[in-house]
Amino acid sequence: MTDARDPNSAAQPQGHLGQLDDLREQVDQINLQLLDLLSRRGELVAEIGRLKSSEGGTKFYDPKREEDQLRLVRQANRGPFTDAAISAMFKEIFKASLDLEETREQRKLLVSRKQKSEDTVLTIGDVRIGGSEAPVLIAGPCAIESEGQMDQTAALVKELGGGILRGGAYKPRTSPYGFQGMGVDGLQLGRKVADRHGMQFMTEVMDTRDVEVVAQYADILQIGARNMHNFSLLREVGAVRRPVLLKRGLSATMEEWLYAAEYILSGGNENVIMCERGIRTFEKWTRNTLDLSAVALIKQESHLPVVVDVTHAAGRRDLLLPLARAALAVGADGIHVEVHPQPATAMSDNEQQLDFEGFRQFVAGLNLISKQR
Ligand SMILES: O=C(O)C(=O)C[C@]1(C(=O)O)C=C[C@@H](O)C=C1
Repeated sequence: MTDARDPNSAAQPQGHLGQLDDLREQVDQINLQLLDLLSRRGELVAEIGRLKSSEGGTKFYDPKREEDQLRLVRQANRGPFTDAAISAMFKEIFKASLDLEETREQRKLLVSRKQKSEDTVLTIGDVRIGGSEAPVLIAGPCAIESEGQMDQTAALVKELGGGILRGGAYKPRTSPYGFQGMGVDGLQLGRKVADRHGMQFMTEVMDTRDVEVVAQYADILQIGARNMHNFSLLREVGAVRRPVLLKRGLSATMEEWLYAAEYILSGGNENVIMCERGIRTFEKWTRNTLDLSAVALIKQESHLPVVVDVTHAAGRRDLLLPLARAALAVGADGIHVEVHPQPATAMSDNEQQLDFEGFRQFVAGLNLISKQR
């Protein structure tokens, strides 16, 4: 409140205002100097990032280096800011600098959204997967065992809205004495049955020497979890033009998984579907732990479609439906599930495949898929 009778009362705020303007002017100048310094620092950090990636590194975060720098600035700190306040400001600077280094690196990756912002939508025969397309259902037995088994399964999967029939002809088994798959005979069977029912056929390829023959019979080549780090195989499927479903490795980080996909894209094959299938954790009540955050995060980081293999994620039938629902809720572009006419007598994975009744209930519970397709 000003008092008109007091000669100072009107002048005083004006004097303060003048002082305030002056101080703010100085602060503005310092802001510009700080900005200039921050920009120069950013350029140096970007150079550090370039050096690190030219040496083949992908890890830019260096906590020890950050701690060393914090120690130096705390020692030099004369106030008025507390050491804690100064540390917090510098930590923000490190964080932004790290983003700068990582963004630069990721911008180079073909799998990255920073490279291609719109969703990749794959067209495989009459099936479309990714983007705003309805979620797809990929289903079939673990291993191809006979024409009858494949035919009955295909008929049911198709009836319930699934467009992709899966079935293994080459099986990666823990024991070398376990059933290893029917090989080329299995591939021929899978192709024949898929054609009979107007479906796409997906099967696993485990060996670089088999890529050509598998690509001859299958519409989608699957790279299994155990082979996600098989870089020769990734390069080989990068050289064919068939879509590839790339499962996440048992203990692979999301970054490693994306780099595995990058191997395929960099070979010229852009048709990659990422498949989360659970990762190995300390938990014993499920076979693996389904990492739903990976589904959401990979879709954020990458333009590629992501599907979820609920069968291997849980390793138990009672969890298939809730996990599949959760996967769709976080944005999965499809569900992969194993179904067999007589799971109890299946040549592999008999603990976790659904029987026909179970599969009907599963699809009915999912609802979404048959409704939206
Ligand atoms: O010196 C490095 O190695 C950097 O990457 C730069 C920098 C920084 O901003 O100072 C950035 C991130 C790291 O965690 C550590 C330090």
